[in-house]
Amino acid sequence: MEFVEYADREMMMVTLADRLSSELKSYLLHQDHASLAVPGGTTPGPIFDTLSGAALDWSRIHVMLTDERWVPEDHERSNTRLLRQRLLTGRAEEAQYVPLYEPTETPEDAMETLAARIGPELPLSLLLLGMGDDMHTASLFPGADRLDDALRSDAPPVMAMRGGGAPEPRVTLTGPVLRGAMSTHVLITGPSKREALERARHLKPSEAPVAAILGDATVHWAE
Ligand SMILES: O=C(O)[C@H](O)[C@@H](O)[C@H](O)[C@H](O)COP(=O)(O)O
Repeated sequence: MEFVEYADREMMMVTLADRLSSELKSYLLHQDHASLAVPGGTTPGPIFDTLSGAALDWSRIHVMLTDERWVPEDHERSNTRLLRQRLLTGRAEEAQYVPLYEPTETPEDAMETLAARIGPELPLSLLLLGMGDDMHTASLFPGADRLDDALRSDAPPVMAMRGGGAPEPRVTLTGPVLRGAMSTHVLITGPSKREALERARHLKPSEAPVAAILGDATVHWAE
């Protein structure tokens, strides 16, 4: 794991957005398209604001979420809504969006469709993840109903996930997909997430799911 500490959040957001943008650019020099997976939640908005204006061939970039809350796209807790407002806009409007949501009653009803969509995007070219104080990443929550299955090396690419403190049913990319990304960055802010990260480094993924992906990740932190 590499740990990068920034003087402040604003500096971190701009610097990391630039880094993601140059990784995408290099990737596209040698590949037809790049797959970019990003988290929802409250932290990454400012990165999306900068990244969406990057001078990239967005038509060759496939964008998807690392996890989604099972709520309609216009719901205030929808990660898709956040992406449409802050990332898939400006220059990035040209990107191909790969939705991790279908308007079915339960996520289980859509699993086959979502897996068929995500399969061709693997391995992910670039993965950005968030983390919660409870050491969850994507929607791999400690104590969630299918956590152990989702961490197995033979897990399907996408799984429904419930419990472990998540207020609504979720769908998440699984352990092998996250671990298989060509490049992984984790974005965290504040003292409690830094402490949680330190704790996670000494725990098993079944207790601290973020531990499953830390090995090859670069963690970016600002107070
Ligand atoms: O839908 C989600 O909630 C996310 O994708 C999730 O994995 C997020 O990255 C962490 O919960 C951190 O969330 P915050 O950035 O809001 O602290």
